[in-house]
Amino acid sequence: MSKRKRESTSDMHPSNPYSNTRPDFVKLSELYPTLRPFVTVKGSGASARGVIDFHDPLALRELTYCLLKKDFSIELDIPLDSLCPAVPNRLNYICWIEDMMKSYSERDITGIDIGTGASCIYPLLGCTRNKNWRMVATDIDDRSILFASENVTRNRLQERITIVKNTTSLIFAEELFAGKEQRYDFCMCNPPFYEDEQDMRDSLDGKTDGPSAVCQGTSNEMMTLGGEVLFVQRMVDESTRWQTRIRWFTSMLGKRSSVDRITAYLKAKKATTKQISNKMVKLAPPKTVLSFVDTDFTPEAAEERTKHLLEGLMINHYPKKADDAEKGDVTRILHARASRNTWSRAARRALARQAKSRDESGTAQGQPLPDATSAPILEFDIRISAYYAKKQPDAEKEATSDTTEATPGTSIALAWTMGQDRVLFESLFLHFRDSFSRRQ
Ligand SMILES: C[S@@+](CC[C@H](N)C(=O)[O-])C[C@H]1O[C@@H](n2cnc3c(N)ncnc32)[C@H](O)[C@@H]1O
Repeated sequence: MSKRKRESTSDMHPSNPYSNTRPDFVKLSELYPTLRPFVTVKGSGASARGVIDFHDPLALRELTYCLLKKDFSIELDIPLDSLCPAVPNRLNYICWIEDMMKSYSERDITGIDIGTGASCIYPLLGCTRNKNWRMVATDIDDRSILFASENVTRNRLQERITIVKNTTSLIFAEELFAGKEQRYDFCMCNPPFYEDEQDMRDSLDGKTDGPSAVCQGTSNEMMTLGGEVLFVQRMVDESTRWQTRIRWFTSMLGKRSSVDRITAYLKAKKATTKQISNKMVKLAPPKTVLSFVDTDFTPEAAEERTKHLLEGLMINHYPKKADDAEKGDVTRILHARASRNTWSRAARRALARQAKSRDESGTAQGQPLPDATSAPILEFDIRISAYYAKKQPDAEKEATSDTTEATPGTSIALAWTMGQDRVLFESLFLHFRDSFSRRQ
């Protein structure tokens, strides 16, 4: 769950190109004369900087057009009274989704954008940045559907982006799943924010320094019955039906209070909740890759050790090909499927009891062992790669030498690819990491 807000650059995803640098409006207007009328230079000499009036919808739209053109070669056309997407903010959400998709990057990725708007901003950014992505984008609004379709064609992405008008009262229209085999890796959504005009006025009035940018948008874009909370709750309710068809359900949220309400709702529904700690991470999806380094193992020995541990936990595993981005770094990848929790203390005690009674009676007792055909509760990749850890120089050497020694070792990363329960994945990781070095 990510939280939509006026983001300061420090709230941004580290790979968002706008995270450290704000666009230079003067330079941008030199490149694109259409922006010039909206840029005023304030100050002089070294402190001179270009400013734009964010309350002017024409200026905002032109800025969006220019940033998309310069940084992504995307050409956009949207009506002046429609929601104008702030590029750094929309890119942030795409960066988080890209993180979540890293585990599957060796194959084609398919996502859904619920409520794509006239701009179709998420599919355009997602598919431009990721050549292996395809997206299906929905909306309920005729004009948005028309503009979104034209924006897709304008950018020659019609082979990879499909626009679907949602004519149902559902959020996930059945049409999205018409093909029996149709599966999606993720869905994303920037829901209409407000319950009604009063809610919108209250929200804008509540900002002590006034809204930072003009809040342009048609009533469809800005308002929905029950506001963003009910919209996302409906997504949660409908998600149970499509849980085998969509791997990751995600949504943006505008108000801090909405994040708390949705988290409580998910907890009540016993869905996976994403508890995230510090300021920046608070806005991020959970980390899906956990790793450690072992300096005693070569990658080959680490692979053997991994297989041995997985077999001890009765977790099925298969070799997997590294994708282009990983080749060169990752030596080997195993894909693992756990059909039940065999690593908790209680489970290990039960297994030990079973093994003992098997030894004593010569027959198996208790719970049957999981087989490869049981539905998995957890799937993950294990990526094993060579790693050169810097050795701590001892104090005496440090004083006399400035050479740092590198110790060869192996990095072992577990990437969560499927499952409902994050705690289960984390507990497996901790058990695996600790057993790895215990040499049992
Ligand atoms: C806040 S706007 C987001 C537009 C765009 N994704 C963006 O981020 O700039 C919400 C969009 O959701 C659409 N919408 C509202 N209810 C919907 C539904 N049930 N299914 C699909 N889209 C819906 C609205 O028409 C609007 O375009």
